[in-house]
Amino acid sequence: MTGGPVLTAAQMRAAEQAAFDAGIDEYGLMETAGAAAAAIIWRAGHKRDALVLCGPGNNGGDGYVIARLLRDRGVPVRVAALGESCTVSGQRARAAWGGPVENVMRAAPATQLVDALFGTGLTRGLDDAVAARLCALAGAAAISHAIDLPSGIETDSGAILSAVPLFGTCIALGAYKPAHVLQPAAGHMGRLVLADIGIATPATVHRLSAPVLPAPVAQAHKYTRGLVAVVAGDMIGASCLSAEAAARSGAGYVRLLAHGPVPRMSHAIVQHASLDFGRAKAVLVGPGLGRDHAAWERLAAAAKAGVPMVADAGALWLLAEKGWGDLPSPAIVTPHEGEFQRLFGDLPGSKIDRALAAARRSGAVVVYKGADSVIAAPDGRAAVASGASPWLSTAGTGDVLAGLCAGRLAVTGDPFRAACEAVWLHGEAARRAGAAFVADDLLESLPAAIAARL
Ligand SMILES: NC(=O)C1=CN([C@@H]2O[C@H](COP(=O)(O)OP(=O)(O)OC[C@H]3O[C@@H](n4cnc5c(N)ncnc54)[C@H](O)[C@@H]3O)[C@@H](O)[C@H]2O)[C@@H](O)CC1
Ligand SMILES: Nc1ncnc2c1ncn2[C@@H]1O[C@H](COP(=O)(O)OP(=O)(O)O)[C@@H](O)[C@H]1O
Ligand SMILES: [K+]
Repeated sequence: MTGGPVLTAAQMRAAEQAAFDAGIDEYGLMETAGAAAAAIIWRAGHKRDALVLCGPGNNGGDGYVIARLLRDRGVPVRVAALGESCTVSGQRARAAWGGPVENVMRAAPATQLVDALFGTGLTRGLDDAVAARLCALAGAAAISHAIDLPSGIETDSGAILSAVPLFGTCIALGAYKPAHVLQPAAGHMGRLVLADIGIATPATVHRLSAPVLPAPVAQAHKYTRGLVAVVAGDMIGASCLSAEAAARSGAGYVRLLAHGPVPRMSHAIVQHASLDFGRAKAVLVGPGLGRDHAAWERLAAAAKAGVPMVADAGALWLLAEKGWGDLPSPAIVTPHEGEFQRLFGDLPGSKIDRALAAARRSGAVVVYKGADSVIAAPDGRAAVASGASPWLSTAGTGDVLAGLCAGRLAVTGDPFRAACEAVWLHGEAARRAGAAFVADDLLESLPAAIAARL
């Protein structure tokens, strides 16, 4: 279930170097990258006039190649540069363009704008005047393309170092970079396209892709499909949302462990007053749990049951308060930003780095939620879900996600796979639910979201 690879700037340079060491010609790679990008730009804009902004490095080199190839297809192209080219390949690409080169600060706008100022080599923000000019030219264009990355974005963190416009399309070269999938950078790219440049890009971090889900086998029964125990607390609504999501996740049986009878819940969910974990393949603890001593006792009892666990919400608060103790293995924890900070403190690096460090430290699969959710495993694998509906930012959607994690964990037994499937199904249910939904509405979309991936 891996989407495209996500490589840091250093990992991308290493992949390029390995290709060069294997005999790939350096300038040839720039020609390949430029050709791949030019083909994408051509499909979007055809012969509409274009302005290509070229920087001093290899990103600018790609720009000169793109300009030449668009010109060859009959596009009226102008090039504007930010100084001289300072790499050998960039100089060669500029010479091959051979046409006039205007000054970025004075170039007139065009219908299509191509930003090849800076890519993975950016070390600081653009000068204010240059950044403002880039924004003005992009704003004046009907179609805008960023080559590899919008200029002004930090590759590895996704931070915005100087004013960056919203690009219609960003063409990632060879592999995605963290900035393509992490906020705030990812919000500056309307569409993200991965261009194959013909080199190997080994990666342990990927973009989250749509899962392939197995249907139940012919001889399946409710226990073989997985029993989920949901430990309820005082805020029963949250526990119900989780239980309802687990019941629509593909699991065979959901048992809600609540103090008293819960009205208005699916009759398929079996209610137990005692903490009965018998035959459970996964236990969910946290949504609606509370933070008092009774909550701690219920969490401790669930942890002791030796069943694969999903810990969310109240359970995360208690774990941060009282220490990790003996969290069962496997386990999934699903913190949002605030819970992550409380659990793991101020870790260095990008959101991907932080999620991976947290997974290593806790021994659990970490679903670090938000507009860019990162799913990280203790063994170093990570998947990043970008582009989920911002309508998910409504109360209770986290409870639904936690229920999905528990349900998929009961089905698969594999915490990383389960968490990836859950995050994808959650995002897909939100897409299907449309706008202004409440968390309960996601439940209705789940069977169709699953059916689409069988
Ligand atoms: N090695 C290659 O031949 C390939 C490189 N590729 C392209 O090359 C890019 C990386 O190229 P480079 O490493 O040359 O880096 P960039 O072209 O991104 O940046 C060029 C140089 O600009 C300087 N710089 C950084 N920030 C600046 C700022 N704010 N203002 C002024 N100058 C600044 C730095 O010295 C940096 O090395 C990738 O993003 C990709 O577009 C691709 O064409 C694939 C092949
Ligand atoms: N702006 C956003 N864009 C996409 N997804 C979001 C956004 N904000 C929150 N989400 C998702 O919505 C869910 C919210 O979970 P959480 O913060 O635990 O809420 P709650 O506790 O109210 O259920 C998470 O899955 C998170 O990734
Ligand atoms: K760029």
